[in-house]
Amino acid sequence: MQQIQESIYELIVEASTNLPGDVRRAIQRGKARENHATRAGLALSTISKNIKMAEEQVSPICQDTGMPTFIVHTPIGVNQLEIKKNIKVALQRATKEGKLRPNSVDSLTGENSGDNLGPGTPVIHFEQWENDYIEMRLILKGGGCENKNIQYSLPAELEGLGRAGRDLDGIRKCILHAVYQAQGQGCSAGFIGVGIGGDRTTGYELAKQQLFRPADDVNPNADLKRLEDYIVDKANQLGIGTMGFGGEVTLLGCKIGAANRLPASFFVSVAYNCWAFRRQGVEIDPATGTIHKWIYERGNEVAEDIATQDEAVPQTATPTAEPSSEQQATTTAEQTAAASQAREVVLQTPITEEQIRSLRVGDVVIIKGEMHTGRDALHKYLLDNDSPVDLNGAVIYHCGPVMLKDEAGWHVKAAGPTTSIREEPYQADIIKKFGIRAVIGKGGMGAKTLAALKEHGGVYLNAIGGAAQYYAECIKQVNGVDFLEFGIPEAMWHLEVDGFAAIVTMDSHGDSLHAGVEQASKEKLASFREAVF
Ligand SMILES: O=C(O)C[C@H](O)C(=O)O
Ligand code: SF4
Repeated sequence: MQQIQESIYELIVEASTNLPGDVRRAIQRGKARENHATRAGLALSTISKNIKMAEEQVSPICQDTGMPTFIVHTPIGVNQLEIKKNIKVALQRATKEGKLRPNSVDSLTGENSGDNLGPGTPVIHFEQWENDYIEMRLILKGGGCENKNIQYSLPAELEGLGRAGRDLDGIRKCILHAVYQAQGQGCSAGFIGVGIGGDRTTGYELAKQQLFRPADDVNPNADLKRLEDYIVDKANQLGIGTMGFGGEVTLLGCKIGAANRLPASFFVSVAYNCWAFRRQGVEIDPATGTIHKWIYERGNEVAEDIATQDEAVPQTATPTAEPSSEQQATTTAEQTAAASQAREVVLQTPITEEQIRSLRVGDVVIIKGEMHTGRDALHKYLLDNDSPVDLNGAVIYHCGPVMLKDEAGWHVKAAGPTTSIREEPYQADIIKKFGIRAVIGKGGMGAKTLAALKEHGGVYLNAIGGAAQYYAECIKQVNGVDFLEFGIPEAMWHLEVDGFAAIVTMDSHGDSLHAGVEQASKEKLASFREAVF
């Protein structure tokens, strides 16, 4: 069984580092529809560049390598226990080699197991079948987009859309609402899998199963096909755009399946997947353990068109200037016209209040110097304790990187931003207590943080979610680490960066791009209130 372990390892590495062809094509089609001069267009270009970098460096596309979920079909007589053992060993190896982030955390103690194994991790579903080969599919779905999954119980009253009944039109409303509520936080532009029916558990399972369908397949059920097409069309009119920056491309794919339900229950379950839609599969010969077929087209087979079409580098590009949230309803033409007014500001840490007060929503900031990572565990800790380093004028990066250590010290293998809104309960107090000037993350933050930025003199900078290779390249050195006991993703890493680009989306004058996009998309959502199906 040694060879099967090697094959599983190959599958894991492929899934984490090489985005499949169908996903790349969907991103490419989105990119073609988006205006290149806008922030969303630039974000899509950075995403494309990141996909290529991950493939070339055989490193994680995104630092959050997700909950490894395997769906395995075996011929009768194949030892499933043996396969399970091999999956676990292959996962440990992939984690040790920096292809996966240690992502399995004890829910009560917060302790990270360090090797991606633990109660409930990984997820493995076995099924027997009549075929004479093993089929193994794997999806690596990260936490940020997992948090945006949503389940509706019909009938329901939905914000902006009114009553959703127990029929196709009610289902339509739920799915549109699901895309709206995700905003940019699940690293849009995303893909959704929808499960109609089942119970609470199997409804979500069905939704996730849909994510295994090829991005360009056609639903055999005519009603569901019509609904899928409708959703993709209308979701893209919501104006949420890539990373919630506003724009034409919000949803790259929608797959819907239906199962029977109980008379009393009517669930619509939606699984939201970010653009970093990492799933792959292999067919394995049970006699030799070798891979005889890859189920999804491998990414390098379509590498040419996606990676080299344009050399997107925010450092040198000119994004759209967007001075206030009210202007969010601007048309694409206006956004393009505004692109010429964009500013690019280089900031060396520590940053002064004066420098921060000069920044406006829409400016691109290029950071040079030291930044400190901090996410959930650190924010909670800092609320009641001192910081091990001086944070006056500092930059906090909401990031849980993939790190590897050798004789020379620590190395960053992947380091994109995490969803900032989780820190909303802490951020305002932490900013004021320690004198932090800039917070980098993704998806934006809420009213409390916005008020603290105004009062204290701070900015929120939005980095491109999932672009973990792109940002890792900006990190020149690891200066040190504190709280390694929180686990690698939650530790406080002190990173020396150069050329780290992010966009001001919340400034010290009370403006928030996120609030503007949310408001505009809510108004658009309400225009889809009338029955269609
Ligand atoms: O945990 C992370 O690094 C990121 C997470 O997937 C997120 O989207 O917030
Ligand atoms: S950071 Fe974004 S791209 Fe990465 S797993 Fe989270 S949602 Fe997906």
